[in-house]
Amino acid sequence: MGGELLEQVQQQQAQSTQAEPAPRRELKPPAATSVRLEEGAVVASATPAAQSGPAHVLEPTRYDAVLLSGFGGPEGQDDVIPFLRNVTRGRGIPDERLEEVSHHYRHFGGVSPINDQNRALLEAMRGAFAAAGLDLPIYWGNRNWAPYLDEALEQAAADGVRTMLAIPTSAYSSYSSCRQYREDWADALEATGLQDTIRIDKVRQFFDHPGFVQPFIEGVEAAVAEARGAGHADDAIEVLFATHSIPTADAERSGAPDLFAWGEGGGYAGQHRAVATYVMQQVAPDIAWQLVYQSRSGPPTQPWLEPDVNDAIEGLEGRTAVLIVPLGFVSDHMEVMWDLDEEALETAEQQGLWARRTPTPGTHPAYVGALVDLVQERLEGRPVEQRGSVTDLGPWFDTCRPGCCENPRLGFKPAIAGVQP
Ligand SMILES: CC1=C(CCC(=O)O)c2cc3nc(cc4[nH]c(cc5[nH]c(cc1n2)c(C)c5CCC(=O)O)c(CCC(=O)O)c4C)C(CCC(=O)O)=C3C
Ligand SMILES: [Fe+2]
Repeated sequence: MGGELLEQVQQQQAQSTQAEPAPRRELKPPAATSVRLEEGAVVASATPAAQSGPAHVLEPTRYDAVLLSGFGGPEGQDDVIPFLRNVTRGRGIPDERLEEVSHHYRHFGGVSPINDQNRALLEAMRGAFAAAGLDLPIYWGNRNWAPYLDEALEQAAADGVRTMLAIPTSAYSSYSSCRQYREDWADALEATGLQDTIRIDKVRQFFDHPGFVQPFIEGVEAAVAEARGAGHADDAIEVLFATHSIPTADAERSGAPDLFAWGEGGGYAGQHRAVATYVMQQVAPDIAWQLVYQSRSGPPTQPWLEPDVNDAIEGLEGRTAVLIVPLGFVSDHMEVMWDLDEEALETAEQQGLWARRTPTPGTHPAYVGALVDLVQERLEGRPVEQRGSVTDLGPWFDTCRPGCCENPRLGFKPAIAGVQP
């Protein structure tokens, strides 16, 4: 890592660990200009995660290693179909959808950029760990493609690792973005026979960690400035925060629905709305925004979260500029590269709209610093009120509650890193 980057990481690190905790902002309903936002769009948190004590680990914990856990993606034409079979095992995704998605990969030589992005993240994390004096090895294992979780766990065990703190490359609560990682860790421990050898805990879902949110704030700031510079008045600009659609049934069960009054789309949508609200308050409180969804799959009869980003763009009225913010994603993987950069920007062009897609966190020093901070808070057993969290919803649980984000559609599967029922 170059000295300059290292210095940035160190600075970020110093900020995220020594600075005053980020001031907690009150979540206010978006300004009246925020059109087409559903009723109750800003969630009222009945019981902030911060108040539910047992879900946070408040004693220092020793870990032998960190496990960075990605989605995985194909790295050549021959990988595409086996990868898609891995992803969709037992999910009832129609063949036409798989065919369609395979073309997205084929278009880029059968290579998803996601593995290289995780290699870069790993490298940045190692530099940031060293800079922070954290002497912990980081293992990398994916859910759906090599390097697989099994290999990472076998290597870790061979190296003498007995306790790991896992970081999923996924910030929000839902079956696909949290529980499924926990199930796959349990599965990999079982498959490798390491269930009594290695213990895996996970960091909290980090949607509202200031270091995760910072790159989005900067991206929206820059895009708003550019739009204004291109002559678009604030009331002619609309910001679309885009995230992966999921089945509405999964959404309703996400994010501790017994503790929070989430409204439509459950905790998954509620967490996104809270972060989007915060970003807009920081950057441009008067510019209209909405939460939109992308990359839907599943049978057409199954309801998924809507509106689709393309429908939302086509439905814009009285706007001349649209900014698309990939709020649900940590890097520019296929969902961003295809569904946003190819399709959504094309839709915008067809509508005659000036459009920009803002960056994902990637290896932004603030995001890398957030991952370091998430590890440090667990090593320290840091008090909840001192943890980084820009919304009233967090800091989210260290230990998922019984039944958290379970998916009855797919049947019960054991998961680790949760409170056992
Ligand atoms: C919430 C969420 C995230 C964000 C959280 C996270 O990052 O984990 C995410 C990320 C990703 N999804 C990805 C790829 C795919 N997701 C699929 C299918 C699905 N995703 C779902 C949800 C999510 N997905 C769901 C509910 C399905 C239906 C089937 C199922 O319940 O599993 C399919 C099958 C075909 C299709 O249906 O499109 C593919 C190929 C890639 C890799 C991209 C690359 O290669 O660069 C990444 C990062
Ligand atoms: Fe996906």
